[in-house]
This record gives sequence, structure tokens and C-alpha cells, in this order.
Amino acid sequence: MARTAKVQLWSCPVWNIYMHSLLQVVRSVKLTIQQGLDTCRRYGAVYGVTARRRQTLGTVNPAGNFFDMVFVFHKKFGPIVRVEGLPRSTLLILYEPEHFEQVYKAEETNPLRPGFDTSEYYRGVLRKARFGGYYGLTSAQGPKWRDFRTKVNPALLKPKLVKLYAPALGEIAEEMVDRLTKLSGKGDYLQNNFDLEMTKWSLESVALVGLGARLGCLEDDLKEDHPARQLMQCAKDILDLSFKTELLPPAIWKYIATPNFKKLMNTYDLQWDISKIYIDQAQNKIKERGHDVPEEDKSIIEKLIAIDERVAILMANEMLMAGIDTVAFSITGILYHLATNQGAQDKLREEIRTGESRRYLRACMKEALRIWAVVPSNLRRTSKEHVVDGYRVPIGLIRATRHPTSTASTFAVHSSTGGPRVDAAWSTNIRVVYYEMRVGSDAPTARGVRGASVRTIDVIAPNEYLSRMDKYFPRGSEFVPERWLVEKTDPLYHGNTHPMVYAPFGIGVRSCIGRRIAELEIEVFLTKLIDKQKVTWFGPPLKIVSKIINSFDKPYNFKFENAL
Ligand code: HEM
Repeated sequence: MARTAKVQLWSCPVWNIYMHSLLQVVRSVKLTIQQGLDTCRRYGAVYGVTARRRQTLGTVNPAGNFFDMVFVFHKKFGPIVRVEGLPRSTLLILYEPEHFEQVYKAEETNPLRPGFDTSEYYRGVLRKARFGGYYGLTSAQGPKWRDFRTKVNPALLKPKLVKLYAPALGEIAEEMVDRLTKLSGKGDYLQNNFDLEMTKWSLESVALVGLGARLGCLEDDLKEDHPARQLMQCAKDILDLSFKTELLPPAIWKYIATPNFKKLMNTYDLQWDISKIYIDQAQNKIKERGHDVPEEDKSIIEKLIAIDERVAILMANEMLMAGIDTVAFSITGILYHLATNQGAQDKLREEIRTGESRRYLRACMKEALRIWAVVPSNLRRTSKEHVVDGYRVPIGLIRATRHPTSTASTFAVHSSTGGPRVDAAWSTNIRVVYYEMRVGSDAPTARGVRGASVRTIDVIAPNEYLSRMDKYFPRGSEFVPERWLVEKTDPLYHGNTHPMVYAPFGIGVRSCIGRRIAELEIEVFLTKLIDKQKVTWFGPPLKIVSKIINSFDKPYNFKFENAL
């Protein structure tokens, strides 16, 4: 397949692909990490040093849990840690909220979050005519991202509009509660398949909003060719195939259409085709009913179709990608904490039955997301230079390799955007030099340079790790919903901590667009479930594994009984 695509580094939303690639590398190769205090002040110099001066951490954290890994880094290297050895970029982990706040705020006008190049290729090149210049949110940066986000924000972020879905989500939740009751009598089925069941519920719920239809995920005996089954498979395959195509060696899809790449493009096509059928149905219903409906009664899908049919389909696909596993993980985490804290569960049940308030329910949700966030850290790619705590963080790094035959002692770096020419020195015996970029398009000249490539810098805010530290949240590893409700004078009061520490839905203008939908889905389901069922947990504690996002390790030892 011809590959004329000008592929840039793209954004992936919740999946934070770099976390995953980081974990893979940590498992398989020796990571070279330099302590921030040493490195940042002398960024270029450190990159120029030989392996002999690098601290090698070795294989860290074979279990692949992101929390444990950043814990080790923090303890070993301090508050600013740089991680080398990743395929596409350098990671700079900032453990002080003031530090990442400074970088994130400075990047807020153009927040860059890298993701899958293949998704951009599909939308921008392979199916360019179909997408008509729209890239969605998950695979767009800069003006393309901003334009789409500005278009869809009003439809997805208005609480009043999202609340219109509460009754229909309530019906789905009731069906799911009945289903759980039924399945809990089926031997060890739920122990092994609780995640699948929660995925069915979250897909059914998010599709109601994104596609305006009930898919039928909660039916018994879903056939292989059932659209619900296919959409569930598409979401799973897209993440899986993108990872394999882009991050596992040999990542040659830009030159040769590998089998995984072809499969990925076909999966995107299938997801589009199925979504289009539902969007067409929604459009027909709207036509039959007529447009003479007050603006505040129009559904999300109606508002999106009014912008453009392609925007509606693209946004539905984004929701199906970002809104299934995230919600399924979060509800599982909340249920686990309620099952292992019966006092909190009883208190919640009482609040639900009196029906006067939802304060405790919301506190339980916040508390569970503090302890286990589906996206364990946030990430922004630098687009400008920063000085953090006295250390210079460049826009990126140029990796220049000296030609073996060259005897020149310097090479030149010049800027096509008008910056000054800089002569950089090769150190004796060093064939590879990292030069800190100062302007967007710095590039080394040919004198003695064999090859040059640009490495970007991704600044990581390890929010889940920080949120469990006693320093920020007293009794940080305990489930204490009360901290979200107590007065300012109470030492547990959540507002005493830095506002950037707790960020399960991300940070700033690029934060999760599905937050209100996710919160409503979870709230409605918990209300129905805890009213009817007492949830308990038996066996060893539930464990997290970090894949593209966080997920849980089986078995799911929940027990559901009728609540008194
Ligand atoms: C509890 C469930 C969820 C959690 C914890 C979560 C978390 C996140 C996080 C951390 C980000 C990255 C934000 C940033 O970079 O600052 C994100 C982005 C995103 N999320 Fe969610 N999410 C959830 C549910 C959903 C749902 C239900 C949808 C769809 C309806 C959704 C759609 C998206 C999209 C499209 C983005 C990309 C936004 C952009 O780049 O402009 N998420 N989410």
C-alpha cells in the first residue's frame, strides 16, 4: 500500500499509550534513568555521556503495575526523573504537583497528548474523503483537535443535557442488576467473567448516548455476528492491534502494510459501518418526529447530527473507544471498595433508601477513583521550553550520529524558522550526541553528521501514585469517603491538598469529555444495585495490572445477596 502519509505523533485519550510502551520496555530491556537533579540542569550533556555514567536500574517491576514502578523511581531517583529507552520519546516524570502544574498550565493553549499514528493515517489519509477533514479528539492535535472539541463540547458537557439520559440509563442498570443476580447463582461464572459483564453494561450505556440506541448487550446468548458483540470486539481489537502495529518491533507499518496493520484498518471500517447504521436510524427518527423541539429537549446525538453526520459518527466511535473499559474498570473498583468496607456500604444504602441526597454516593465514587484510577497518570508533550525547579526542559532533542569517517570536532545545528546557527561539539569517542532543541525545527547540518532524528519530551504527572500518598491525602491507602464531606477544619478534608494531585479525569481543557456521562452511568447503576443487593468480597485482595490502561487481575471474588 502506498504510504505517502505525513504522519505526526498523535493523541490517544485515556489509554495513554506511552504508559503501556513504558511498561513493555521496563519488562524487556534495561532502562537507563538519570536522576532529575543531575540531568535536567545539564540536559544535553547528560545525553552525551556514555553508558558508563548512566545509572542502570535494570528490570523493574515485572508485574507491570504502573503504580509500583513510579514508586520505585521516586524512591530511587527523587522528585524529577527522566526515563530513556522508549521507542518514541523521553519521559520526564515530575512528582511535585507545583512542577507539573507549571508545565501543564503553560501548555494549556495547545495541549498535546500523543497517541496512535495509525488512527491518524486512517482518518487523514486512507479514508480522507469519508472523514472530510475531521480527526476526532483522540487522534488530533493542535487546531484540528481544538476545532473538533469546540464543536462537541456543548453537546457533551452540559449537565442538564446529560441528565436527560438518567431514566433510560436506569432501565439498563435495572436489567444489569437482575442479570448479576441471575449470574451469581451460576457457579464460578462471575469470578471469571465479571469484567465481561461490566463491559457489556458500559457498552450498552454509552451506546445509548453515542448511537441513540439500545444494542442488546445484556441479552442472553449474544450471537457472534450481533452488532453489540461486533462493536465490543472492535473496541478491543483497535487497542490491541494499534499496540502491536505501532509499539512492538518491527514497527514497519509506515513502509509495509503488515497483516496487523491491514486488520486494524479493516476493524476501523467495520466500526464505522456499524455506527453509521445506528446514526442513520437516529436521523430517520428525528426526521419523522420533526425538528420542532425545544433546544433543551434535543438529545446529544441530535445536536451532533445537526453539526454534521460525520461529526456524530466520529464522536460515537470515540465514545465507544474511550467510554467502555474506563467505566467498567471504575465501577468494579468502587464495588470492591464497598464490598470490603461494609460500614460505608450500609451508609450508602441508607442514603439511597431515604432518597434525600446523593452526597455520600458521590463521595464513594470520588474516593474509589482516588485509590484506583483507570488512567494512572496524565501526560503532556512539550511544545515549548520550560524551566522546572531550575532545570531546563527543552522542546525536544535532536539525536545526531557522527559519520564514522568524519574527523570534524563540531557539527552545526541551525533553525529553518530563523533561529541562530549553533555549533555543537562532538565529544571525543562519542558518536551520538543529543542536542537540545530550542526552536521548533532545529536540525543538524550535514557536516560530519550521518543521521539525525528528533525525540520529543513527554511530561508525566503520576496522579494515581500521588493521590495515595499520606502527604496529600491522610490515610491515603484507606477507603474513607468521609474525606470528601468533612469540614475544612478536619485534618482529612480533601481541600487541604494541592488541586492538581487528584485528577482521574485528566487536566484542563483536554480533560475527559465523557466525564459527566461516566459519572451519571455509575451513579445510576450503584443506586439500583446497592439498594437491592449486598455486595461482599471473599478471598485475596483484588490486584491491578497496567496494560494500556489499568485493569484488574482475575478472579473477581464478589458475592451478591439480597439486601435487607
Ligand atoms: C470513569 C470513567 C472515565 C475515566 C476515569 C476517564 C478518564 C479520562 C482521562 C484521564 C482522559 C485524558 C484527559 C487528559 O489528557 O487530560 C480522558 C480523555 C477522554 N475521554 Fe475519558 N474517562 C472516562 C470515561 C469516558 C467516557 C464514558 C467517554 C465517552 C463518553 C470518554 C471519552 C473520552 C475522550 C473522547 C477523551 C479525549 C478527550 C480529548 O482529547 O479532548 N471517557 N478520559
